[in-house]
Amino acid sequence: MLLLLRVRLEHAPTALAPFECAGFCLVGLRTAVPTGDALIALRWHAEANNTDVIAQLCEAARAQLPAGVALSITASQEDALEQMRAHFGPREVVQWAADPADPSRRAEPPLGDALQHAGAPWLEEVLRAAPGSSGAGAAFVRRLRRDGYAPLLLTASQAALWREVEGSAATWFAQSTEAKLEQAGAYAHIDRKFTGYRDGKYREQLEVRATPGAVHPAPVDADGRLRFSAALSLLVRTLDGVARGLLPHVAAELGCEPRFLAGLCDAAPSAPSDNGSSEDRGEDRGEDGGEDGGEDGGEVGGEVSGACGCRGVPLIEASELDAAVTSEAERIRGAARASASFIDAGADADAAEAPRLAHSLLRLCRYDSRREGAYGTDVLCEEHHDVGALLPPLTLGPSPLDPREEGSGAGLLTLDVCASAAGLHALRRSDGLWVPVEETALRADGGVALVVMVGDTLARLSAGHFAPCKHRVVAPRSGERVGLPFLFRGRSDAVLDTRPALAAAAAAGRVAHLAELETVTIRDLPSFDSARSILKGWFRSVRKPKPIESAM
Ligand SMILES: O=C(O)CCC(=O)C(=O)O
Ligand SMILES: [Fe+2]
Repeated sequence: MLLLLRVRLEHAPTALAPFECAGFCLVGLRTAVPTGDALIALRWHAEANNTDVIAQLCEAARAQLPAGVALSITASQEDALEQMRAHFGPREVVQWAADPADPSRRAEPPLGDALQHAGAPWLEEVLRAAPGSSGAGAAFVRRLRRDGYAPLLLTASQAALWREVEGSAATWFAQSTEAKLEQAGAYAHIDRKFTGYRDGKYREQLEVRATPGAVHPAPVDADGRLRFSAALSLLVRTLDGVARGLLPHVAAELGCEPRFLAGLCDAAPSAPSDNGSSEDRGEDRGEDGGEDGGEDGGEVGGEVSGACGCRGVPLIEASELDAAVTSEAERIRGAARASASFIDAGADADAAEAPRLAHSLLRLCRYDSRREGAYGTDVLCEEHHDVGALLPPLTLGPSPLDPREEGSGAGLLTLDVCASAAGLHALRRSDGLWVPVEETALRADGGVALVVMVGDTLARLSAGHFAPCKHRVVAPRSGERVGLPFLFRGRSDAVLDTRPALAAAAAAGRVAHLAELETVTIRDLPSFDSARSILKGWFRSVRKPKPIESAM
């Protein structure tokens, strides 16, 4: 049976909790603009409309809601179906399948639980933990495997850098289109990677990548300063360091050496606190040189480095942020000039040297509540899992391609801090439910959740031990939302030779959850897969010849 609840959006988790505990599945969630109400569609395994149970659950929900908050519920199946048709596009029917008898559904706090990220470990704890031990790192990685995503907590002070970029991005996006294009360049391939600004069908986005010295593009503030660029550079470097700090835990879960995954990545860009140039850090390593990647930076395999005793870069506290941004702005001034002259050169790529860009990227996304989403819904970023932006050699100029349609899967991990306005949904692997993963209210423990999602490359490399996290973004209730997903990727030319890791695991009597790969590169992964499936189909057809009649 189907049931629709209507309640103010901020009270939706509270209203949902008793229903979810009773085994109702969320099938749709829509913000009924402009009233600010949420319309929640629930499905229950009972065919008949069990009015007594529903009345009891309503009572339980109302008892939890603050006084005066209205909760309305459809009276009949006909009423529910009518409302469903009137308010939900096909895309918002998010879940029909979960089996209420499946005991795994009870393992996690249900969606209606206001503390959906309860029990999430602190990021610093995870970065400090020894890979493969039973502590916070292992708990994080188990959850990442079980659900396809896992939250980690930053303190509010550590999250100040994200909030700074979120605020500056909102100001930056508010400029005219011409100004944005002038500052960031039109979305195009540079150094064979996508970067720049574009106003897409449903959202605006600015993609930024680390360069050896700074970040590209490096926008200049309205008053001519580089505060936004400096904050972007700090954030990209911090996120890169965090992702590298998580890799040894993932590697331990896969049953391979802590440095195995780091060896598939770019050399780490210089850390925010680091005055050394990344030119000295093996940036030019070729494919083979990458196998021992991370050797030269602070982001070393399983070893602990950095001021906070964490793997990866230290997290910048709010009190240090101003000074860090100022010194980063100094550091990137020269590089920003080079980047600006490159953008100015426009299509004449030879007129200025293309900056060397990292494979990983920070995608700043602006979602406007007034925009209509896919198929007339409020879905402004359709469901997808994060893949790569790795393309054959291409020329400069605006690309007609959507990044999600690009060639190869190259996403190892995506790191997305909860935005100030909610919108991100992830499909939870353990029960197949779409979960609105963003917590925007202040947590009781003062933490801010950083959601880590599994990307395509990790899923393929691990032969499905980790599943790629499907996610999407719906329109904010009002105003705008700035999302800051960081897509941490391997090098497109990294060879995924898993034989040594598989052999070492076998010799040690361990299981390594790795696909059997030998010469395939990250760039080649999808073609490798499709070639394999073509071959499989061919073998099948050879083994089972069709009867003569049907072949005719
Ligand atoms: O806006 C967000 O937080 C996430 C967007 C996203 O998933 C993407 O651009 O790949
Ligand atoms: Fe994504």
